[in-house]
Amino acid sequence: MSGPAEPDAALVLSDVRKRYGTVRAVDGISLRVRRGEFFGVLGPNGAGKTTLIEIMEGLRVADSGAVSVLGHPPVPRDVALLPRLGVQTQKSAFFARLTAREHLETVARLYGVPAARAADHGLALVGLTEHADRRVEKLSGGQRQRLAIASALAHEPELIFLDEPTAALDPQARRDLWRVLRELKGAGRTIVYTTHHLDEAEALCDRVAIVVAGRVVALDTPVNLVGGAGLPTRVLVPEDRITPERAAGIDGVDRVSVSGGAVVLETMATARVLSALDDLIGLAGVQTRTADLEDVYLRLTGAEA
Ligand SMILES: Nc1ncnc2c1ncn2[C@@H]1O[C@H](COP(=O)(O)OP(=O)(O)OP(=O)(O)O)[C@@H](O)[C@H]1O
Repeated sequence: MSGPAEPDAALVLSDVRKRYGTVRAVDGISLRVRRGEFFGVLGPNGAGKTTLIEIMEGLRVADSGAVSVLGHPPVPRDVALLPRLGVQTQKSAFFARLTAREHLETVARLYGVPAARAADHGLALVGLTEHADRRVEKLSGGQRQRLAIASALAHEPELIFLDEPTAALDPQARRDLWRVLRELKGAGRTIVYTTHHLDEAEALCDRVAIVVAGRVVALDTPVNLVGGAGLPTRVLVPEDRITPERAAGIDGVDRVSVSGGAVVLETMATARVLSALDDLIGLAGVQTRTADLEDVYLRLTGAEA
C-alpha cells in the first residue's frame, strides 16, 4: 500500500486504531491524501484529530493499522523522511530565551539549511519581521503561534502538518495565514491541517474529513458535502414585514422561526418562496442564506441547533 504502488499519494492510512484505556481515540480510520492536496481534518473537541495527525507525524504510534507517509512508515523514525515533513503541534516547543530570529535560525541549523536566509524568509512569511529581535517569551500568544508555523516551514518541507494553526490568531492574522497557506499549496506542497473554523476549511481545503468519536463520518470536497447534504436555504424577512403565521402559510416553506430581528423561512424551494414573497410584500430587505460547511458539520456532529 505504500511507495511505488501509490506514487501520487502523500499519505495512506488503512484501518488505523489507537486506544487510551477504554477511550477509542482513533477507531478504524482509512484515508488517502494526494500529493499537493490541502486536506482538512474537522471534528469536535476530543474527536481524535490530534491523535490522528500525530500518528501521521510519527509522534504517536498506532495500536494497529497501516500508515504510509510519502511512501514510508512514520515509525520507526526515518532520518531521510523527517526533513521532508513540517510539523506544528498545539504544544510547539520554543527556545524561549532566544529572539524570534535566533529561534528560527536555530531551527534552520537543526535541519542544515542556511540559517539567516531561512529566518528572514520565515519572519516575513508570517508577518513577524518587526518583532524579529523580541524574545520568544515576550511574544503574544498569536505571535508565538505564527513563529511555530514559520518554524514548521523553515526547511521547506513537502508535507506540512498544522494542528489548529489559526486558533489564537486575530482575524487579520488569520487572513494573512490563509494567503501563506494558499501560496504553499500553489507551490505544490501537501498540507494536512485541523481547524475549528468551518468557514476557513471551506475556503482553503480541497477535501475535508469530518471525524466524530474516532471515526470518519464524511470525507469529500466542501462543495460536494454541502451540495449532497440536502439542507434547506434560509430566507430572512425583516420582522416588521411579515408575521411568522403568514410566512408559514407560503407554499414551499418547511419551517419558520424568529431570530435576530428577522422571520426565518426554511425552504427547499427557494425560487418559489421568493416569488411568493415578492407577490405578498415585495423583496426589499429580504436576504437568502444557503447552507454552508458549518451547517453540514453541525448536522453530522449532532450539534444542530
Ligand atoms: N495521551 C493521552 N492519554 C489518554 N487519553 C488521551 C490522550 N490523548 C488524547 N486522549 C483522549 O483521546 C480522545 C481524542 O483526543 P484528541 O486530542 O486526539 O482529540 P482532538 O479531536 O484533537 O480534540 P481537540 O479539538 O480538543 O484538540 C479524547 O477523549 C482525549 O481525552
